[in-house]
Amino acid sequence: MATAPSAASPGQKPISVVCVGMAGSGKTTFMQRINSYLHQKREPPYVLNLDPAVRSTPYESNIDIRDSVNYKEVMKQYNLGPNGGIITSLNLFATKIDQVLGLLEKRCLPDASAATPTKPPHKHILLDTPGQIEVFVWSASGSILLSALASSFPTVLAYIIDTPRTTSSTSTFMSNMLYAISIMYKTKLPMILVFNKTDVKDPSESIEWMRDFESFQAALRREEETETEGGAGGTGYMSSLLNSMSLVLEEFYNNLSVVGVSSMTGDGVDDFFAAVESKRAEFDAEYAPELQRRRAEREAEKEGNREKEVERLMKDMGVSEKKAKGKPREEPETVSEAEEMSDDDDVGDDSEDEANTGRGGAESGLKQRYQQALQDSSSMSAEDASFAKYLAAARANQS
Ligand SMILES: Nc1nc2c(ncn2[C@@H]2O[C@H](COP(=O)(O)OP(=O)(O)OP(=O)(O)O)[C@@H](O)[C@H]2O)c(=O)[nH]1
Repeated sequence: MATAPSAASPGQKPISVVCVGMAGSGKTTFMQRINSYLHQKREPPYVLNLDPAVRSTPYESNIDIRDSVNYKEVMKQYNLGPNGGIITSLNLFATKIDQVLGLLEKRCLPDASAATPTKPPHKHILLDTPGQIEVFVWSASGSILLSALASSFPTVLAYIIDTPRTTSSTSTFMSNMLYAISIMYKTKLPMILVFNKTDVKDPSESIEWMRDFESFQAALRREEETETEGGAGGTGYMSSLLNSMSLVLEEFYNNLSVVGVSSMTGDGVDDFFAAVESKRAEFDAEYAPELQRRRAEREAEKEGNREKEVERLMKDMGVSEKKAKGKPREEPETVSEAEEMSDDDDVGDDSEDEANTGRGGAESGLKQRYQQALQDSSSMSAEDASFAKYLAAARANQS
């Protein structure tokens, strides 16, 4: 028997639940149900609506994409159709991701300045997404929003399935599973399959198809028989493809949590939150270290590039200096040229004395001057600061 969401432990981050699913699967109704469920438990969630095209939502959002982007105006201004309008609205919203994350962290994370660890003000962050699932999942802005969210909070996907439509045939069931698999591998986030509308159709047959491929193959055979009798089942290559897929997908099914829910009656919502908690543990154990590894890799790459750039800069300076020194001395043709050349020689000698002669000396002198200039500058930018850090590290390595 599943348990209701437990009280948040001090210092624990809230978990974000992103609802995705095909148009009409019941995402918005599901959002409304889980939102009111959490309110009843006195654990009000922080709610975000990322669907710019929705007319009205049956729940109140803390952050709503429609407050910052006018979907209709975007369509008109850029001469776009409905999907282009949604993508562009998401792109515009993604440009504000820093502010959104800042707000989320401020509102949802435990108070870091408190002497003793405090409970987070919200235990859940709920996100509703556009019905055009591909627009959200396969767009650059969708990826930016999801990965930014997952870098700050444990994040799980709730893939909402329209049970009455999915369980009617093996091919519809399989295409829905393939959709779910592609989203899971694209986002690399833990996923819960939510068989919605259980008040209309019991999902146990579909769940059985996932747990036992033989029952799926038996259903396939039954469909083949009805096809030969004039039914709508699959035959030929389609049938053998579905057969093979059921074997291949076993591994994928094993990684999923599956729950049946009725957003209308509220049945199964307890099970859903129990699954969310188990996915939180999975996120912490598997996804968070992977994210950390990817972030460290990116940082190391950036650091490598920065060092290479500075090295190149130093080399260029050294080379140009060498070139200038190695240039064959030309004979003056006029008196004024001779005067100029002797002046140049004087300057060169002075600067060489100053820099303590030799290429290494010139380089360290240059670094010292950079450093001095950076120290003198009262308003040092982040880039300056990182260059100063580089110089300090370079000096430490030299000594
Ligand atoms: N019987 C029943 N109907 C449901 C349930 N959940 C949603 N519906 C109905 O399914 C239809 C679609 O629900 P929505 O919540 O608008 O679906 P959506 O996925 O948000 O739709 P888009 O915004 O178009 O993507 C509505 O008529 C809902 O009343 C459920 O659990 N049981």
